[in-house]
Amino acid sequence: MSMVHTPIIVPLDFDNAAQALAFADRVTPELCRLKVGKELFTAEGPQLVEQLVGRGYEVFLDLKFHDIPNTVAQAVKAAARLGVWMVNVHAQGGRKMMCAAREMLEAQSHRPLLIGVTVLTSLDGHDLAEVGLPEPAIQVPLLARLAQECGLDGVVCSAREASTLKQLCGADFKLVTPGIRPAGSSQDDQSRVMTPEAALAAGADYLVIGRPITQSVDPLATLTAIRTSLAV
Ligand SMILES: O=c1ccn([C@@H]2O[C@H](COP(=O)(O)O)[C@@H](O)[C@H]2O)c(=O)[nH]1
Repeated sequence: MSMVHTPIIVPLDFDNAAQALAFADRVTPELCRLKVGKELFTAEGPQLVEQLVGRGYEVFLDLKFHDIPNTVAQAVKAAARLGVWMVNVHAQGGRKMMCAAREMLEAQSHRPLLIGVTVLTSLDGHDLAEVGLPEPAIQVPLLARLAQECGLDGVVCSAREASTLKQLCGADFKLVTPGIRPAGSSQDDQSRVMTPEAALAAGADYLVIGRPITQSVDPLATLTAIRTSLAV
């Protein structure tokens, strides 16, 4: 496995392996980590994940498992066997589910980072109220603390919550932040957004930056410009 220090994770939100591998061929494991989410995994399955790992990439398998404890534990075990660097579960799955996932990973020879999703970055306070949940300022810290108590390595949150969570959970608890938008780029379907520079300054450990890079005319140039702006 490569020794990667970049904080940038690029989601391969494509519907086929050819496009995903073409992107992986244009960048390198030193420039970014790669994320495989529901669209690509459903289309192409575990083989593609293994191919990306085989090319030296640290892969975040972003399937956000949310099910009963046994099912999630078995799912993270299967993810670990693919050699991924990071895997995630929904923190709303609760204490028993998160602890089962963590215990299962402890028994594996390869142990990916285990991350809990707090509140999706597409949701705002109004969206949460509609499903009977408190605003992000309440719900995100609550779920982050629960994830930490269960022994998870960190959480997915918005960079807007990063400084609060660093104070609450400490420097070692990893903050993975989607909803990153360079100044001037479209917000798309994201609600709780921040620029890459502000996100790092707020304490985010990893910046998930998708469409601003993958949909740009020159993805490599855009990725390079973002890295330069961050001095990473
Ligand atoms: O709260 C979350 C959790 C995961 N995501 C994922 O991150 C990327 C963001 O892509 P952009 O194109 O930069 O919006 C995408 O794969 C989501 O599934 C998230 O956005 N928010």
